[in-house]
Amino acid sequence: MTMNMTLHTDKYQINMMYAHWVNGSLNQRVAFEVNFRKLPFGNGYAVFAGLARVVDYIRDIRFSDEEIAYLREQEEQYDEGFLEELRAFRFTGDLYAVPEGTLVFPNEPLLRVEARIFEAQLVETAILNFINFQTLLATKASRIKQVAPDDILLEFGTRRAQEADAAVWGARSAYIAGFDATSNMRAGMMFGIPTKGTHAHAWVQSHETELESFRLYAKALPNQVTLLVDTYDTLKSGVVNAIRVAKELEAQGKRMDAIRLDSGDLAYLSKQARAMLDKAGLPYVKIVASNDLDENLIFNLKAQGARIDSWGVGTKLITAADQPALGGVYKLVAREKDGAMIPVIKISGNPEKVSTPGIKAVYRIVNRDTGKAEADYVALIEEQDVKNGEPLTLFDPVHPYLSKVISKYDAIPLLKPVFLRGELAAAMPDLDQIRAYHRGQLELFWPEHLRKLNPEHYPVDLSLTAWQQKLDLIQQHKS
Ligand SMILES: Nc1ncnc2c1ncn2[C@@H]1O[C@H](COP(=O)(O)OP(=O)(O)OP(=O)(O)O)[C@@H](O)[C@H]1O
Ligand SMILES: O=P(O)(O)OC[C@H]1O[C@H](OP(=O)(O)OP(=O)(O)O)[C@H](O)[C@@H]1O
Ligand SMILES: O=C(O)c1cccnc1
Repeated sequence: MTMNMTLHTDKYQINMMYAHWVNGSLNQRVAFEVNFRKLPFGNGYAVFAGLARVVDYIRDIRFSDEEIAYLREQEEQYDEGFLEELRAFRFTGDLYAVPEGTLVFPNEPLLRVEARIFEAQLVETAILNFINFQTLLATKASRIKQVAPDDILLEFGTRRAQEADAAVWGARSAYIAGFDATSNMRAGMMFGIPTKGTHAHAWVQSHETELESFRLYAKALPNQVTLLVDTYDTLKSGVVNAIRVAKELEAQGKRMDAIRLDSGDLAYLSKQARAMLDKAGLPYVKIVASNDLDENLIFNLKAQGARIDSWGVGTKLITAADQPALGGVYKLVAREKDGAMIPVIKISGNPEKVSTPGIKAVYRIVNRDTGKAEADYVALIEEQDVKNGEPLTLFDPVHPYLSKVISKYDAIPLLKPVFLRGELAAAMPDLDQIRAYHRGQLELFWPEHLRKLNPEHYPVDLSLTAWQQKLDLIQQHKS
């Protein structure tokens, strides 16, 4: 099977490309923007991720013989001249995006494609596919990180993930948001994420006794021993045997890493196990827990005084179980007419779904006195006042009567060039730089916006000019 991602798109994109080719409009320049309207999980922010995959995908787009043959066979209406045009297809446009790891909010542009409509249309589906999933996963992981900021977080989800891509890119998203390691070796190899692993129940079950299994495991991997203690009876057998093996390791000058609890009352068992380990003179042996964990359970277990140092999180993280999709959209905001880019709008009966026309920039407005982000400010790219640091009127486009003026601020532009004229504009950051940048992002915000439960709404404001242009276009379409 081919690994070429070029046809990872909806048929309607190819149909529109074809119709543009037939009508001679394929070279019309357009601008599309990506945004989402609603934060997932009731969280106060989302963590942007998926850009690295977008970059690989865009760079590698090629209609090779196989793709062309498939299109020819699938749709007899596609003319040979169109298929020839596709052979020469390369992404030659501009792409701007916020860096991975950025905290992002509803109704602000996260990514913009400015290109020939022939190109900009093709890439919609894959871009949304990558960004929606990875941003969702990074946001879910960030919620888990919030409740256990000082503990070791392990991503264990592959066996329950929605297939292989979700497993590895989900692992990467979790790492961006603060997870420490993944169990998936391919994700480790692809992205350089640290990998960690304990052992399964099968290891214990495949031996005559639990003690024998623990001894043999420790013998094979003496420098990274974490023993799963719940196969038969956690406190009466598993922890007792683990302590014996830890002592045997000590006699060889080695230290056992941890035990893992995977069933039962994790609060109670961890406290009992901690006491037993401490009493045996093994305060350094850590406790790992797993079993259908998520941020609420972890929060609850901590509130119960659980003595757990490390959390293995699988199903609920990798499937974003409480909200399995993010609704990011890709909307046309401007098109070329008579040599100039003009704004376009999409009207909807639902006022929140009316698109904001025009090519926009988004600035994070940081208060100079506090060093904290005050609001995100969406303005047309040509607007100068924000770039010059002039006083800004911040108002909520949904409640325009609520406004304030801010004058001592730094405006950080969030959208950075990724491709310019089809060429990569700058080297992409590596994963550890992204992770560090993400940590810095969290520092920029008041804790009220970051808290997991009922967070304070963070304002995303529209410039007066962009707002007025939107009203004008709505008016124009009404008449
Ligand atoms: N102290 C606790 N407070 C709240 N929830 C807990 C506590 N301890 C464990 N849990 C969670 O409760 C759920 C109970 O899991 P489950 O019904 O599968 O029981 P189990 O002990 O895992 O049994 P099994 O032997 O079948 O694995 C799991 O999601 C687990 O993480
Ligand atoms: O519960 P999750 O958050 O999804 O985390 C992953 C789970 O996968 C493993 O169980 P599994 O029963 O598949 O294998 P095992 O025999 O090794 O326990 C592991 O023991 C965890 O319980
Ligand atoms: O290493 C582990 O303990 C592990 C890995 C994947 C799934 N469950 C557990």
